[in-house]
Amino acid sequence: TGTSRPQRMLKAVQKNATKGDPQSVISAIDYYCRHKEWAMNVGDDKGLILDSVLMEVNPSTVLELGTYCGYSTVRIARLMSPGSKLITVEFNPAFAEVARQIIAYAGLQDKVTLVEGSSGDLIPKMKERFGIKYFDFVFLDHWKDSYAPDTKLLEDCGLLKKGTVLLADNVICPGAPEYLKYVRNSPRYESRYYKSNLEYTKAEDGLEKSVFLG
Ligand SMILES: Oc1cc(-c2ccc(F)cc2)cc2cncnc12
Ligand SMILES: [Mg+2]
Repeated sequence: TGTSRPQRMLKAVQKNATKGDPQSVISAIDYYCRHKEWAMNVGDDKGLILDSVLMEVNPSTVLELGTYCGYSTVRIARLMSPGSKLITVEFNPAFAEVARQIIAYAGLQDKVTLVEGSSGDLIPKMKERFGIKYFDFVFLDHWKDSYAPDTKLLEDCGLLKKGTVLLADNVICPGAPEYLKYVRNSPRYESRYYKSNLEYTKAEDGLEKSVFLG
C-alpha cells in the first residue's frame, strides 16, 4: 500500500519547513496541498480569516474539533499567548499520529493537548479531565452533521461563557445547513458569515463566526 496522504504531508513538512518555526510549517503544507496534492486543511485563504478572528479574541482556552493533520492547530497555537491552552479532538488515530508530529515539528506541543476520540464522548469530560471551566474560542472543523449537536452539548455542559466565539469551517462546502439554521435562528448567538474559498480551490466556502450571548 505505501504511504497515506497525511504521511506524505508530514514528509513535506520535514523536508521543507524549519523545526520550531510554525510559519514555515504552515507555508510548507500550503505549498504541498496547492501544488502536489489537495488535502482538507482550512488552508491559506480561510486561514487568514481564522488568524484575524483568533487575534481579536486572544483566547486563554481554545477547543478545536477536528485536528486532521494539525494545520489549523498550528495556525491557532502560534498566535496564542504564553500560558494559554488549546485542546484539539481527533477521531481518526492515523490523523492524530501525523498531527502530533506536525505540531511537535512546529514546536507548539506545550500549548496543545491532542485528544483521540469522539467529540460527543469527550466534551462532557472536558471539565473533569482537563480542568477547563470555559472555552473562549471553539473552532469547528470535523463532521458537518456533528456541528449542531456538539454546540448544544457545549452549552449543556456549561463550557461556553458570554462572549465565547465559535468559528465553523465548511459551512458552504461541504456545507453545514442544520448548524447554520441553529446559530442564525437562536437568540443566544450573534452570527456572521465570512465568505472565502474552499482550501486551495476557486470554489466558494466560508466560515461562520457565532458569539455566544450567555
Ligand atoms: O475543509 C474540509 C473540506 C472537505 C471537502 C472534501 C471534499 C470536497 F470535495 C470538498 C470539501 C471536507 C472536510 C471534512 N472535515 C473537515 N474539513 C473539511
Ligand atoms: Mg475544514
